[in-house]
Amino acid sequence: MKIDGTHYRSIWLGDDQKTVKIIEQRLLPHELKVVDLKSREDAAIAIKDMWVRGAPLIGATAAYGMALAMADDPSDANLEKSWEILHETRPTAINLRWALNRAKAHLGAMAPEERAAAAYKLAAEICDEDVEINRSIGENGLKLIEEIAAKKAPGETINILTHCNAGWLATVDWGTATSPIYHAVEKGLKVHVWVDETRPRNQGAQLTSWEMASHGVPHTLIVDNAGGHLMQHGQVDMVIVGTDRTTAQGDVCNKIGTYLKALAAKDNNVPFYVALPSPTIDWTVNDGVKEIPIEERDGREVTHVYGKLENGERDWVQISPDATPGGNPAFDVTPSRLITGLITERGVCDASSEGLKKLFPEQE
Ligand SMILES: CSC[C@H]1O[C@H](OP(=O)(O)O)[C@H](O)[C@@H]1O
Repeated sequence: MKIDGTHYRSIWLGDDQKTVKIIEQRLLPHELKVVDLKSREDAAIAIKDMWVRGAPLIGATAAYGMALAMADDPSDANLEKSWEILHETRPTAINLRWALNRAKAHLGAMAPEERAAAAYKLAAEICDEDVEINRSIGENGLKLIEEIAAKKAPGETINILTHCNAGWLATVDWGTATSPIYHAVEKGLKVHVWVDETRPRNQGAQLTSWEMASHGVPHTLIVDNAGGHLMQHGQVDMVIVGTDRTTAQGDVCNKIGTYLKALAAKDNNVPFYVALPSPTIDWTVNDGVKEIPIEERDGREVTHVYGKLENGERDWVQISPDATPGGNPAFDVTPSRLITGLITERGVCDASSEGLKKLFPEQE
């Protein structure tokens, strides 16, 4: 996306065609800092410590992590070891395993001396595919926003609520949940976005707000618990969120708090959509509540908040007593029954195995 006239992706290759460049997202919105990943270990740390995050971007970073590893040592043993090291960084987003499996199969089938160049090429392909998938999700989601606009008085604002950051910062470009919003704004529709702050890591407050502000999208930051109230008072026309893993029957795993938003939407007849790129579908899993591993992150992310102090320094500030431990499940699962539709790159479908197989018949 464009920032002050400069076009950015969230991950790209340096001029040396070896170094991987990313935006260090923990510093946003206060600082836009590009950092270099020069090794598999750099890529693993960037994923684990959330310098980069978001299912598609995690997959893309892991693919480049495999390329960095092959440039160092293209042996079969290192291919296997690299898969393990990168796979264990975060357990929930299926794009990580999808990208690593794709790289391992592709590279494993060739001579070691060919692997480094092939790995970089594959990582670039995965990035380019992600951009096109998200562009298509935007075009398909735009139609839903236009349908809502058609039911409102001319010029009336369409209010969309989103949770966490499923923006271009969570992908290589466009975002998933934000792509329909960007397409709608580009088409001149009058959109306003309610941005859930999304405790504890505040991806909404820090990242989605920054994206919306950077692109002139009218938006309001709200606490996570305000969404139900806004829906009760007719101030939300639709909800669009992202996903980290969607099952073959349409259950959606996403940032913690998504399930509660879906319950409120159901109770208030607010359409609840999930922007779903196909690499985020886990066809091997049906019951998301029972089968998707939910990442438990450090409780310190709950007992402390990271922000910019009055003196401009950035640090963690403790908000609870020393003796109070934090519980920090990072995701939850929204059952398909609460979801109005899945916005994929191939179109919009019901959150069901029938709906998904209609769009992805090759999965029959
Ligand atoms: C388009 S994937 C975005 C998805 O990833 C986020 O999780 P995290 O920031 O912990 O990687 C969140 O669940 C978003 O909806």
